[in-house]
Amino acid sequence: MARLTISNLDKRFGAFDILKDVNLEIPSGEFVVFVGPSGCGKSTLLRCISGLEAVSGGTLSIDGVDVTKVPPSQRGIAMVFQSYALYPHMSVFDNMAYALKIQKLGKAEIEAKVRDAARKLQLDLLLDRLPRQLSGGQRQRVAIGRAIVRDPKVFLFDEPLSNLDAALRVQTRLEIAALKQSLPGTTMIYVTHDQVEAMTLADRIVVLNAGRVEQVGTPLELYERPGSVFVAGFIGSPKMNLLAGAEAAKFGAATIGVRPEHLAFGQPGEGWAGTVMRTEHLGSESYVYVDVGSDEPMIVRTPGTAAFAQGDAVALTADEGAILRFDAGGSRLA
Ligand SMILES: Nc1ncnc2c1ncn2[C@@H]1O[C@H](COP(=O)(O)OP(=O)(O)OP(=O)(O)O)[C@@H](O)[C@H]1O
Repeated sequence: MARLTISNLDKRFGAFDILKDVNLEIPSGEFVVFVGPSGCGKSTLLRCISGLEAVSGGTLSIDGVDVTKVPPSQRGIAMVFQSYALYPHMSVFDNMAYALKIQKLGKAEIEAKVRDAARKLQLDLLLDRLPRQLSGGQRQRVAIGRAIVRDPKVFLFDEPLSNLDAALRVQTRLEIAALKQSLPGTTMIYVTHDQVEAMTLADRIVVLNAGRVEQVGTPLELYERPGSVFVAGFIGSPKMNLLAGAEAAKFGAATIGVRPEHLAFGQPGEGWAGTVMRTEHLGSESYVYVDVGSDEPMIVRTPGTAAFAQGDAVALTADEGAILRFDAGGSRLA
């Protein structure tokens, strides 16, 4: 069991403030996903938690014990990287056993721990292979296995699936979800760019914006009730349609937002008048891009195969309840 508390954490690289006053309380056993634009500090925060990076200010504690100055190997934290970082000349078994041998555990105990982790990750039949004889997904499972055998209190994942192709990503994502079930009480922190991974794996998502925590909430809270324009525009794919200026002023807001699936095609004269720019067919649904005279086209997500041609005049409507309103500072209005 491990409760992680991050208090007033700052991180500077030279003159650059990378993380600014980060405060987070992660209860034992929670699966937390960090998301945010490239360069916002997700990996740096993960590396500070692991101890690979020293903090510039603030504290980190695990179960109430300050670990800010504790070396990485003694924090009870394991990290899985995008690049796997396996030892190429060692078998799967030896890769997984390595940290336990360093800890001078007995042979029988090492064997039991490695076999147990291998079973959880369906690596039982691959223990004699070398990393180069494995697929990308299998290598990533070995990297996860190597972390599991150490019984970490906190598990850190830095974009673990980003080197895998689409099908393997889905499969490995499901395996990580199963792993979460099989290791109750293990706190997991996961960095990703992938909206689906964030929405499906997270108990809570932390949205970072330029080194600060912008919002923390369950995936559906962030999707349905984003606290700011930033979160509204970041969570969800295709992204939320945002309109400023006169269109927003009609609703008493500086900016309004409406999700692509909440837009519908109405009768001429209703809602927003626009022109179809292009349509993307995904098979089960279509994305229709409509120029309504704002900076960016509005995207309509509609089931099935939408039969529009470029240049078609359309009217877009949305239920008033589906329109989110934001003030001039970007905060959501009630
Ligand atoms: N060792 C370092 N020295 C100087 N600057 C660094 C160092 N490591 C990271 N940075 C800077 O810190 C900022 C945050 O980097 P970080 O890798 O944490 O972002 P990220 O959110 O994980 O980005 P991405 O999504 O692209 O992986 C970036 O501007 C980066 O250039």
